[in-house]
Amino acid sequence: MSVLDSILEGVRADVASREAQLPFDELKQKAAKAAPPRDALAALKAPGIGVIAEVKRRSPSAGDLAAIDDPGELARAYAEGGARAISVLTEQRRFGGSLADFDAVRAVVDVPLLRKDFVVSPYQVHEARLHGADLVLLIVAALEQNVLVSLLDRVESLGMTALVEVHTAEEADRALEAGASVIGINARNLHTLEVDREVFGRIAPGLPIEVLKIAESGVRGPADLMAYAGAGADAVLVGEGLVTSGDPRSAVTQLVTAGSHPACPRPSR
Ligand SMILES: O=C(O)c1ccccc1NCC(=O)[C@H](O)[C@H](O)COP(=O)(O)O
Repeated sequence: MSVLDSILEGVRADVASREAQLPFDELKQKAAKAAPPRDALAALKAPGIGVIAEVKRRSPSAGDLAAIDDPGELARAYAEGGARAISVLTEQRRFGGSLADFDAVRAVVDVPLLRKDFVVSPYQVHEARLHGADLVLLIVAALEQNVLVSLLDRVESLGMTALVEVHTAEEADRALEAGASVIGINARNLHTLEVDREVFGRIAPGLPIEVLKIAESGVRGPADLMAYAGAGADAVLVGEGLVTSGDPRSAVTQLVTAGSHPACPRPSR
């Protein structure tokens, strides 16, 4: 079984057990009363290369990354360092995340928040909204086309923004066909878990100019951000490089400074 398939198996089991606690209809009613989502698209389109900073405890590729005692405090450091948005991993089994982490972050920052999970069911989309998400990740490789289309529609119908993640040009075509306006190109191969930063430069030129392009994975410092910017990224999504830095506030600040430096290639929008 591939890493992705084994992650998805656990996610489906966990969603089923949460749904047994809070039925879908009740969840939808509760989520409809949540405060409206922030305009994540506008935040990501601000001048310069945006930084989406991730709360990431562990990963299949690297194992334990950081003991994050207070995800809210980490998120505050990210926001104060200038992150445009914050990504919170909520998958528990392989990434050690949770909706409790998401709540802790939502309680202290006002920037748009991405629910970073393996979303396969409408239940998770309404759950994201209930917990105050503004963006929801949809991974093309994890979804049949009809499911991708219907989840994307659902995310948008709830006023949130879908970050549609791709790993290949074929997946990028599927994302476009589904109507994605924000596409994340993930440099981490889901089969080998290896990071190949060149993937972004192979896929991004094939995307329409108006699509917002996010480079995901492999940013370890300003040089990587600049390289992604040169290949056409509007923003970068960074986890490991921040949580293992020892000083996340300063690490984010360095990336944000690089992304707004006159020498940094500008987004082509
Ligand atoms: O990080 C992993 O090992 C991983 C394995 C399998 C599926 C997804 C995985 N990561 C999710 C992500 O997309 C990254 O957390 C995100 O792009 C940040 O990457 P990085 O800055 O390299 O931590």
